[in-house]
Amino acid sequence: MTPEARISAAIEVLDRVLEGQPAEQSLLRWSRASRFAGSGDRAAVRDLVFDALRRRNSLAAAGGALTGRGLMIGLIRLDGRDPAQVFTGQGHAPAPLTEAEAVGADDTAAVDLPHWLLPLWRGALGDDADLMAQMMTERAPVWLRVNPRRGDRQQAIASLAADGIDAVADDRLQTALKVTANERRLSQSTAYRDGLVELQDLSPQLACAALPLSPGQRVLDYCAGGGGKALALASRMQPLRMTAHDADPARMADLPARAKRAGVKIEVATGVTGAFDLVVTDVPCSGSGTWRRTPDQKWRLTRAKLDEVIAVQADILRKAAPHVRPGGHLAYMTCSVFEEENGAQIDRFLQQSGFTETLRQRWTPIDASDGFFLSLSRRDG
Ligand SMILES: C[S@@+](CC[C@H](N)C(=O)[O-])C[C@H]1O[C@@H](n2cnc3c(N)ncnc32)[C@H](O)[C@@H]1O
Repeated sequence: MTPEARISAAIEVLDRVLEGQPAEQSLLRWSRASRFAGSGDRAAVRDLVFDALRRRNSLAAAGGALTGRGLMIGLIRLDGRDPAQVFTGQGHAPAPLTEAEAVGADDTAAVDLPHWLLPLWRGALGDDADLMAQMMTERAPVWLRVNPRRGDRQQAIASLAADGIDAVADDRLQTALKVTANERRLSQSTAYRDGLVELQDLSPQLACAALPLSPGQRVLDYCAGGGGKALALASRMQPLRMTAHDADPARMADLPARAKRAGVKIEVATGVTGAFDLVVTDVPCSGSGTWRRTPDQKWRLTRAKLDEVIAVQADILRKAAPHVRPGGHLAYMTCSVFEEENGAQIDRFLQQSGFTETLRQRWTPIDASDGFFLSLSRRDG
């Protein structure tokens, strides 16, 4: 596909997203109907769509309309190029610009967040709100977690390099590597296939590294999902009696294979009984800290959905807390930056429970990578 044809495809996908279809679904529909598109084309169209969704408001302002065409015109214009050179109507290029599109608008005040969210965003981030909103319009870096069960980070860097993937160590954490080139080759790489590295953002890695662990302890990952946190903890400390649980057990379907690849033991449980030294609740949330990776989520969130997820978080805390043994710890995690899901949620829990908070930390792209929150508390007795 020519670069112009890729723009036409992105316009088609974006129009469906703007009608309410989730971005992944819309991309899948396009790629199924476009057998001629190779993997490079699909990756390029995906990048265009996600870039546009990260900066939806400012691109629509620069392109003169909140439509697929408007977003692509805005993207090209804000890149310093002339959209008339791309919108030629030749071959598979999009139709030439209308008079209004050719003039465009320039609204440098547009913020790439839904209007209703601005007070929440500003309340949560204070002086960092504008910088964070800007950072959330950029692509997120890819981070890897080195699995000490399979090797150290020098071995991981060398193995990745042999597969043409560049990664650099990070001072903040022994296990963290930032990928600097050829991230798309990761899933085929030897280091990944042999369990030497796992995909995990720096911020949740820092949160997992902050949890208290001793050999032989019983740990429950109450909202295990695909097992990112369970795997990080089991890889950090062996032996560990790690149990994974999720309200939707189907979400843990890949966990046994991932644990095998990582060389760790994780028991997948459908129900939870007994008491644990550490209970981790990596709860469902707005995902506001990860909107660089899932930009359509920020436009799909509503006040009602946020209230719903906040109620689920409170319910999970209430159900998970009794599984902490006296003197044991409860870790509450979200990938959100909003106070209502983080500090305010945990404050309400602490008021009604026999737990004392020992650590509270939030990471953002300013000091780490994705927005992520951790509260750790100890059961008093
Ligand atoms: C943020 S995701 C977990 C991600 C996972 N820990 C990881 O690192 O890959 C939240 C998970 O909570 C689960 N969940 C939702 N409601 C729950 C409940 N009431 N009890 C337990 N798990 C729940 C969801 O099915 C989802 O898999």
